[in-house]
Amino acid sequence: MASEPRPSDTTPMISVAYDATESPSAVTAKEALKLGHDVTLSFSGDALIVKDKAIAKRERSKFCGVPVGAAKSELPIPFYNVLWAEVTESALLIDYATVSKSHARPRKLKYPLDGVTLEDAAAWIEELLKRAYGTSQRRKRAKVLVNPLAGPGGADKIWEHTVKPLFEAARMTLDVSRTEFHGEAIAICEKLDLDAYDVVIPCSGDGLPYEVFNGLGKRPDGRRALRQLAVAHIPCGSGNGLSCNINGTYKPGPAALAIIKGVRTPLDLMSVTQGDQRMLSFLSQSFGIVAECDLGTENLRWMGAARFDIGVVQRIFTKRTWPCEVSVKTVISDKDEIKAHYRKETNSADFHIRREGDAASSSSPNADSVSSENEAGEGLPPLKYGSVNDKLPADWETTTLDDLGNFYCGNMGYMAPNANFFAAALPNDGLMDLVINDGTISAMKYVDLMTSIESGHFFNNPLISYRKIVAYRLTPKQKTGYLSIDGEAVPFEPYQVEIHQGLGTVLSKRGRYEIPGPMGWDRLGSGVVEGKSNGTP
Ligand SMILES: Nc1ncnc2c1ncn2[C@@H]1O[C@H](COP(=O)(O)OP(=O)(O)OP(=O)(O)O)[C@@H](O)[C@H]1O
Repeated sequence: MASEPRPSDTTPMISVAYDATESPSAVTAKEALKLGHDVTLSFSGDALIVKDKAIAKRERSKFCGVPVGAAKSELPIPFYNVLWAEVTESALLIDYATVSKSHARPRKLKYPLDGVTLEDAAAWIEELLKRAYGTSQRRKRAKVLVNPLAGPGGADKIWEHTVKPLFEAARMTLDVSRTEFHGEAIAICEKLDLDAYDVVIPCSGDGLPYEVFNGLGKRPDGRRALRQLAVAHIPCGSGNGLSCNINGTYKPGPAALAIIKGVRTPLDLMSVTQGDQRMLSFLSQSFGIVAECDLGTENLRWMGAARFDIGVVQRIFTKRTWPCEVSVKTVISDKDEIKAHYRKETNSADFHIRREGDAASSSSPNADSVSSENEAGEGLPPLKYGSVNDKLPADWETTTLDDLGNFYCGNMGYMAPNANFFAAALPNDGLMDLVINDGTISAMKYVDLMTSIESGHFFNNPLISYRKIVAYRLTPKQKTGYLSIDGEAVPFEPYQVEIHQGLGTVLSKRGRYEIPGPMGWDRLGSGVVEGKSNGTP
């Protein structure tokens, strides 16, 4: 009787052979390997099927450590979870991840290559890797930046125990720096050898990605740097907006897998001018209740993401308002038209596979600001509307808002887990999403409004105005307060923002944001659709 194959590093007795009825090349074409009597590796749908009782038993579902359900004879491994495959020491080695909503852990299969030629094994591996990676680059070369002080702490451990093992299993090249002071990531990215890396990966909150974009943008070849080097994100902070949007998760393990399989995606970036400074913003700018809750709750940092919710409730009941003057260049102000824009962009044939260089294919009204190949190699694009120190363009609409509660401009949907403030945000439509609400609404209605963010009804709530814009200027009327750019505090002074379509590049899970869109966007007539999931990552 044949011995039962056991796929461990220490099992030398496994023989690998093709089905006797097939020639090796025919089997290769059918993408199936029969290994000894009891093991077959084949492709089916979107998974690698490992027919091997020992492995299926090892990976059986467990509840409190006790196996549940009937024992299975095969293990399906989604191609998305396959990290690498190679022949090493005359054995076929497959690295994959076991994945749940909150975890991803590396695993290995190893079968001796007895009876299979190296050529046949290589062809089969190539087919597996093609299915596992699709258009995503294999073996990405990464500059990793770990902020040991991010969020509630723990970035070092997350990197060492959760992320690094997955990246190593995917055979990525890793160059790791631990940031030691505020602003260090800017300096690192200013000097980075662009040709030595494919991606910069901050293990942090949203503060380090902000520094990465700004470091790349400060270079004399800023445009090329922002185009060539993708930015990814391992969530280690308390907000982790970037990871929620591009990885679809705020959990480090699944985020690492999203990066391994991530595709280059052009990202709109915003120029913010204030005083004589110009900086890049990738996420949002806020003034009013959100800025106060983000920056005025540093004392509650130990609470993680909950500090934001506590801050909101505290401020709603004090009925504070933040008077200011705003001047805006609006492109779309009607919510139904915004849904139609979202629908058009989302349904465009290439939406799911939009890649680097494709931003210009967008039908955006602001498409003329796309950075072109000719411009690559130069510094940041010129400011189309001047800076905060220039005269306001004549076609901007200026309003005084004495009772403002919240002025929030975003480039991505999620600002934090469960906080999809900008439901209609798109990665490269060349437009910013602007949300404004009054601060004098009743506390009950305010609580209702803020809780509607999580339920997905925020966009449709008549208490907020939601616009697609290309530029604005905000001038606070009070002397002190908080202004937040991507969650970082900036001086409480007038500032001006404009968007640059597709100036940056990120690695995203599917070439799009992992957000559900404004409720009802996928229905003709664009009415409110009750009970639809908000798709919280
Ligand atoms: N070793 C360090 N000591 C002090 N500051 C640091 C260090 N490393 C990075 N920083 C700074 O920490 C700031 C915040 O970074 P990051 O976004 O990673 O965490 P966070 O702000 O705590 O995240 P969140 O706001 O989501 O909780 C950045 O401005 C960065 O410059």
